[in-house]
Amino acid sequence: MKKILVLHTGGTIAMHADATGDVQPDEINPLNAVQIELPEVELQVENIFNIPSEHIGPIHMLQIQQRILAAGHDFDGVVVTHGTDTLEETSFFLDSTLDVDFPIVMTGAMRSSNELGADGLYNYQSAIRVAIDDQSVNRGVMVVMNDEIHAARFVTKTHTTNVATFASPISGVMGIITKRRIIYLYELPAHTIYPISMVNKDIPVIKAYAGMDGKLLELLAATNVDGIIIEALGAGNLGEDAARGVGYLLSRNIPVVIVSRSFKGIAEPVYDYLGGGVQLERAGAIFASSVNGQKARLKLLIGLENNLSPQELNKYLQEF
Ligand SMILES: NC(=O)C[C@H](N)C(=O)O
Repeated sequence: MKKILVLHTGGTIAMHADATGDVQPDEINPLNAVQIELPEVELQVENIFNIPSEHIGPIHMLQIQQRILAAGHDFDGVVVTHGTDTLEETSFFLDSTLDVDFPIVMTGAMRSSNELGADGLYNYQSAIRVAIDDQSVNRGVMVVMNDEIHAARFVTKTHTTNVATFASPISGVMGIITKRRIIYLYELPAHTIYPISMVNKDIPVIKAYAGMDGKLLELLAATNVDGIIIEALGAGNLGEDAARGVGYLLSRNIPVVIVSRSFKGIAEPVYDYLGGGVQLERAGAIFASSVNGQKARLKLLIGLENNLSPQELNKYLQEF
């Protein structure tokens, strides 16, 4: 018999649609009213929050992380239910800050509990199946939705409403769930995990665009931000004016992290002209290899909260 800690945090999986079809939170999580038909598992269920995931921020992520840490090895695994809009961020935060071997599996739903074709209960059961599977140890935090297992490190929400919304554009799906089996397709590369006990840093994410004005970046410098993530163009390039804005931020010792606004691929310095990645890096910008903007923001936050030196930050953000 395996013991699983379930932490419900809210999201569509815990909501219902009213007579007009509008979706809203329920007082009582509908998942608590159902019996999961898995004989070999004992669940300890806690409703840690009941909020939409747009209301989740790093402070909530830290609370979830601390609850899991406090649980220690009292459990064989943890399942976290969560809204899908920021699920990738909470899963990434937990994956980057929890050094544990037991499985931590996150799931959610795209359709609320009483909608036709509701996927919440099914995903919940799949997440528990993954959490109790012996093959799931030492795999970091996983996201289970729609019969697929994704690594928190690579997963992202790709569709506004489709139940097949989660995908891992760089790595592909890490595992699949069939009626009878859990099948893993690859092992993850090792990565650095930093502990965290504070989440006070202010790090906005800015998306680059054709004709971007560097003034926006200069204005941000005046607001005492702790760092800035730029979703740059292509492999990590900016227009001339935006590049001057980056220079201004760096001259004020504000870390600038470059990711790509492209959906697939890795940001790395390729072009040597004003605004090109080579010159941005030479000026001191950091290239984050495998993460999108929202995850780079959490990675920089974790690095800064751990007082990493500029060299250490660079190494950490470039780690795959
Ligand atoms: N499907 C969902 O869970 C979306 C919802 N707005 C949330 O993230 O809380």
